Amino acid sequence: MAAKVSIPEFQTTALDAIPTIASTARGTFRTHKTKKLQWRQVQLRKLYWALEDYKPQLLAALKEDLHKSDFEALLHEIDWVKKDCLFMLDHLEKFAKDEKLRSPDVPVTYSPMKWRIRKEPLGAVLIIGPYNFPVQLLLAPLVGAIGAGCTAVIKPSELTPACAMVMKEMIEARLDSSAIAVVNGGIPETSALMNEKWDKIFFTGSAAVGSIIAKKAAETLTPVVLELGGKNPAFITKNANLALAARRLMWGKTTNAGQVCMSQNYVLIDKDIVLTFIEHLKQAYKEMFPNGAKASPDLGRIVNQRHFQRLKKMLDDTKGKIVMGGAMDESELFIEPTAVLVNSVDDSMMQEESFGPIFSIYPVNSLDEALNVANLVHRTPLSLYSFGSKAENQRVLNEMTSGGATLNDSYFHGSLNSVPFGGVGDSGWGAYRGKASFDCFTHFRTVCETPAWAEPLIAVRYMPFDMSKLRLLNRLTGPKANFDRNGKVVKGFGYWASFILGLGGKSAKGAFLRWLIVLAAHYLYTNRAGK
Ligand SMILES: NC(=O)C1=CN([C@@H]2O[C@H](COP(=O)(O)OP(=O)(O)OC[C@H]3O[C@@H](n4cnc5c(N)ncnc54)[C@H](O)[C@@H]3O)[C@@H](O)[C@H]2O)C=CC1
Ligand SMILES: CC1=C(/C=C/C(C)=C/C=C/C(C)=C/C=C/C=C(C)/C=C/C=C(C)/C=C/C=C(\C)C(=O)O)C(C)(C)CCC1
Repeated sequence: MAAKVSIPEFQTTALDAIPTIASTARGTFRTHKTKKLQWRQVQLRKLYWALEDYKPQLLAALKEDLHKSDFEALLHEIDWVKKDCLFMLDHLEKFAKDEKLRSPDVPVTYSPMKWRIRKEPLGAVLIIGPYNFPVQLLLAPLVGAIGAGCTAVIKPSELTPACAMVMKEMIEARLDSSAIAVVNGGIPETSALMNEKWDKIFFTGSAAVGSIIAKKAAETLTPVVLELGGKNPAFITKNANLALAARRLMWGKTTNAGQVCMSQNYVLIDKDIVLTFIEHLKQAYKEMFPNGAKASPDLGRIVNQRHFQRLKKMLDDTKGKIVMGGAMDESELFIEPTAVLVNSVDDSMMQEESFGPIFSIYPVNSLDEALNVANLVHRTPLSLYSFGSKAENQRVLNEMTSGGATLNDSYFHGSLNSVPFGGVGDSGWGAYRGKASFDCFTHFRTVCETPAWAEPLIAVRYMPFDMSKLRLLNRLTGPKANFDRNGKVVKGFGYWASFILGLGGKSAKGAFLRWLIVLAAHYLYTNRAGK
């Protein structure tokens, strides 16, 4: 139960304050203090405890903005980001350490030059968040930015004003305000932020706004990460466990009232099993909402009137048949989990991203047809789901791409904070979470150091050139092709020599172990023979 707390009224950041906020972030980065591992660790620890201490305010804000249950607010938002902080803290030293480059990346002849990759923070970064997981999707990238040693300005969604205000208060009270700032507002404030120079922009939101951000960023060649939406398909074949598929897909469309960018937009199902699947869906509905969805304390609400109307229009425009749910109450922004049986790819329920508790069911004659339809609707969705035999699931993975995928479930691949998450093509650029969050805000700078004593060895590069020295250099450092002009691998002397010396394998470690076994066997045999 959320405790009674007071949440400040939403206030946008003054437009004329934004250039100063941005230049403070840039200036602080130039002091180099955020590069220190200790600064990063302290900020992450402070963020962890801030989330714990502001839990009552955050729970109340999530309830106010999205009617989010405490269960979801903890699992998907507050505890999620706390876990992110712990993960980053646990691995930070390892992530931030220089990576030594050795053979096979660096030929042995180049090894005296101490090749390494230095992990450098990109600089001052801008993070723009969406409304659906207002805490997680704004602060999880921030964990990556802090871990990498960047300064950051974060811009929560104005559609979740209570969360935006609580996060602003929390971050200003607890984190280093010379390095991390919160700007509140909508389009004017985001545009003002976009007029500033950043070292990276991390955007989560719709493809339409993502495209505006990418265009603006391109003017200053600023790199961007885009975490966008998609029209995600679920495939169900005759070999699926239909009861399980129905239950799990209901999970995908009921969490956060379906306002999950990964949740399925439509289900492509073998026509012979459609009616049975619908019965299982209804059964799953009954189990999840024994008193009806509206009475459930667990089901969230649509964020605002505009999104409510958008979803209503999708349902009003469909030529399909509602086979589960369909009820709405505008005064409460309530939409019942709803499934619509459709028969055309052009149907509104197939063409628009639902991003709500509604989805369509499209019967197909075969998996071939399902794959054709899915590739037609959206070739590069954020996620896809496949419920079929092992071979069918493999085929779906093989013949259709997506940002991430789960076999036999809805978005379980997105429920772990330690593995990379991101879209592909027009569902997103770049990835984060786990180590990817650190990498996302890091420049991997290759460094080498050429010692003075090596000068006679590397002087070959200076003019006047000598072709005989180039040939010698190539013999010493150049790799040799092990294939002919038809692309066929040629097993020459080198291959057979290493095969024999390696006792049938290629890796030095494996060869060492095999030699050890042979020598041990030989030793035991000769000792026994000598007895
Ligand atoms: N891939 C992912 O991780 C996620 C993607 N999404 C996608 O986000 C969308 C829903 O989130 P929304 O908050 O409605 O997205 P949105 O794109 O409307 O807004 C996202 C952010 O952009 C800002 N913004 C809006 N219009 C702008 C403009 N013209 N110029 C500059 N900034 C602007 C907003 O203030 C907000 O902070 C869905 O399409 C969903 O699929 C949502 C969550 C996660
Ligand atoms: C503990 C033991 C076992 C294993 C138990 C297991 C595996 C429990 C699993 C629990 C489940 C089902 C957890 C579900 C978690 C779901 C989460 C965290 C969902 C997160 C969703 C997010 C973050 C959504 C993000 C949305 C975004 C980005 C968007 O808008 O798209 C055994 C194995 C049973 C053995 C005994 C011990």
